[in-house]
Amino acid sequence: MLRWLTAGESHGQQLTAILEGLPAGVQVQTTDLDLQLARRRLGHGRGARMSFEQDEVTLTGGVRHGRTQGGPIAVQVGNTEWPKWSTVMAADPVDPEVLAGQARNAPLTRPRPGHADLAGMQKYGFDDARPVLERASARETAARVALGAIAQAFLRQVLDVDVVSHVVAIGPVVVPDGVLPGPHDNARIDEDPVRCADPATSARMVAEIDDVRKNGDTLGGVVEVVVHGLPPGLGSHVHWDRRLDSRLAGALMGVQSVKAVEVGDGLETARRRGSVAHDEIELADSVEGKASVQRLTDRAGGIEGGMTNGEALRVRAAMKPISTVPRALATVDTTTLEPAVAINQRSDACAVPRGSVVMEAMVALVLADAVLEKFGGDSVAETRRNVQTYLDALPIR
Ligand SMILES: Cc1cc2nc3c(=O)[nH]c(=O)nc-3n(C[C@H](O)[C@H](O)[C@H](O)COP(=O)(O)O)c2cc1C
Ligand SMILES: C=C(O[C@@H]1CC(C(=O)O)=C[C@@H](OP(=O)(O)O)[C@H]1O)C(=O)O
Repeated sequence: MLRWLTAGESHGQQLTAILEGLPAGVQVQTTDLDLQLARRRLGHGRGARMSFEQDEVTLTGGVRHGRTQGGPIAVQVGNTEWPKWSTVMAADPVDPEVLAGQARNAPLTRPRPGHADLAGMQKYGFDDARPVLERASARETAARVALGAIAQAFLRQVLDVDVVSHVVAIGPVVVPDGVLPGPHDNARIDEDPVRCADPATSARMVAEIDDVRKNGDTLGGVVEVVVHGLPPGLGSHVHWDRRLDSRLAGALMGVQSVKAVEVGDGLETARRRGSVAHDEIELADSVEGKASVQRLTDRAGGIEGGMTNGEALRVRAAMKPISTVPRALATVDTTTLEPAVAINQRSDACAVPRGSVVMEAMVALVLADAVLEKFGGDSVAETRRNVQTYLDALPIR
């Protein structure tokens, strides 16, 4: 079983992440994490902070000379914003007079509709939204992406699978049906300003973002994660919490701003008749002397009965528009109890392109967990052997 945890605030000293349960021998180094974190900072519509902040990554446990050792893996992602916040976000008590002189410490009492501010203040008994927004902030996703990079290395090394993502909708602009990235397509898609695999749609998405920016507004959208090369049989039909679709949905829904998750054709499938909703099965060319089957379509997104079926895995996550809307929304000042306009600091106008990198990380972590559950192993070599034994024993490939 793979477990992961993150800690740290948006303007705190650093984010901390721990990944426990990965076998020994996974080849991974700091540059692998740097690469994924750099991808998370890109995309048309990103806020100012993304252009000047660097993610300072350090592997502080569980990895030696570029290989995991079998123990918990610890990662630090330093916030380069920290020097500006070291008093306001200090862990230890600060002289009230010093704090009073810090403009950044002024209580935030105009909660943003759509952000965690008001519900968090009520729940935790704060009269200032600062402690809520510091942890609700999607800054935390940097820690998950760092762990996702390690999970991706594991998946590549045991199964040669590659986790790819692309943006399929920004606001009302949607890619045409049938746009599907192939294995190893991330490098190409990263070149696109909105991580869209279809250039004509991408240009319209960029224009849509420019338009909302001009009008002091924000946008959401939909991303799709595609995984090629998974064997059949990850996850299980036998219990709700063993279903891979349930685990993927929980993980994606756990990303800030995600309001819906679809597996395969998802909602569209619900509108179809059964005769055109499923993926018919046919015999294919034999593989290594064994009978082999393939599906004519992949409407199910590679999951049937909560298990991978050997086709490409496809899951989508819908992100709501950013709630820090420059054309600020109506709220109530929690101190004066007067009508007010919501807090409106710098913010992303559209975080969907960089959100797609976060979704890849979540999918990779869930899949790495499912691979370990099915195949086990205390070293990569052992997991690989177990995978091969399983594949060799399958009566139909
Ligand atoms: C990658 C990413 C970047 C985000 N950037 C911002 C942002 O700059 N401003 C903002 O108000 N919300 C941003 N959000 C969304 C908020 O974090 C989120 O709406 C908030 O935590 C409340 O959670 P909820 O939307 O799931 O209800 C971002 C989300 C993601 C995934
Ligand atoms: C810092 C990140 O994203 C932040 C997520 C975020 C939010 O409310 O979720 C609000 C913004 O923070 P700030 O107000 O400090 O600019 C984003 O920049 C990041 O992704 O690394």
